[in-house]
Amino acid sequence: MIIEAEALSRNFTVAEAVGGRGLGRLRRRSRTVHAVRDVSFTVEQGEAVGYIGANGAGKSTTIKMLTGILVPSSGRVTVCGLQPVPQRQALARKIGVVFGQRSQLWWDLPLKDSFPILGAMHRQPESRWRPRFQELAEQMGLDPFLGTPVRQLSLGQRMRGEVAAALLHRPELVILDEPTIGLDMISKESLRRFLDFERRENGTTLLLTTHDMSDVQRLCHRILVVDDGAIAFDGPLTGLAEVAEARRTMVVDFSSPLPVPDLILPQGAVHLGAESEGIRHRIAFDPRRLSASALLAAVAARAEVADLSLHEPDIEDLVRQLYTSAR
Ligand SMILES: Nc1ncnc2c1ncn2[C@@H]1O[C@H](COP(=O)(O)OP(=O)(O)OP(=O)(O)O)[C@@H](O)[C@H]1O
Repeated sequence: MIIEAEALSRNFTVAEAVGGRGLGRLRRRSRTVHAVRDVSFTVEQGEAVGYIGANGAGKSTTIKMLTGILVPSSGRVTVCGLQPVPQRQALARKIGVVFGQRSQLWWDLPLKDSFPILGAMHRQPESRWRPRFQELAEQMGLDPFLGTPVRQLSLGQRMRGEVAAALLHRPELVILDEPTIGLDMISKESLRRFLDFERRENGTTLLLTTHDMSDVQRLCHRILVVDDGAIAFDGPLTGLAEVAEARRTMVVDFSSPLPVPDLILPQGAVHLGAESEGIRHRIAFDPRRLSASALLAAVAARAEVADLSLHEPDIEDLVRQLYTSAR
């Protein structure tokens, strides 16, 4: 077993100002935030698990406890057979961590110069880390920018570097916090392809938090949904993809207002609403029954289209819908 969490909880005590009447009457009182409550789950070697929940649901707090940065208030956790807090250094040699918002690379150095430092930090001889670095550089296409200082890399290039850095020591488990945030579609896809390859090829276990539906569909076989600190759903992805597919939205802006009754939609499309006095229309459609181009052709036949955009459903909405209907 790679992760075993049992009744894991973490509280924070926060100070709040309590408004009193008159000058100098401001009092402070403390309040307890139950960031993670009684969370139990296990993850087996080679699994790819999506850890999903709204902002503030407790994902980062859980990750910090798994990686030994935060001490649990109660409960037990082992990661790769180790206790994260007391055995944090030993654990660092078995896991890799990628935070979409933070960097573990040396900002002012050319990208390639971070790797010997990381190799030394993991106490690996060059004969061990160098071939792995070359393999990762090739698989992730790092060569064109290995000589560029990290601060000058594009976000997509830097994230490829971050993932290579996290995988240099061949960790058993990689924890990724929003790995594709802010990336363009092509960079997202190449990162997903690489992570999936790494899991299949080396049996590396993946645990990732994300707000991106496509990350989950592309990479994960199982999702853990956290809601207000507690696990609300733990299960396979079955059903989620179908719900997601059925809920794609096309937003169409016409050159001049179009009354709703004039917009005759083909089968598989549902009118969700009109805004700006009939200029903007929101239409839900199921791409398995009706292609985006067929829908656009039908809509454009009614009036001149000035602009359009396609939207994927919000992952939290989907998941909430899925687990409330499962209850
Ligand atoms: N150091 C801290 N002190 C006080 N409260 C905290 C602290 N860290 C987190 N919290 C609170 O715990 C709750 C869970 O926060 P956490 O960062 O784990 O959520 P999250 O699911 O990772 O959210 P996001 O998706 O926004 O990153 C929130 O209410 C947050 O305000």
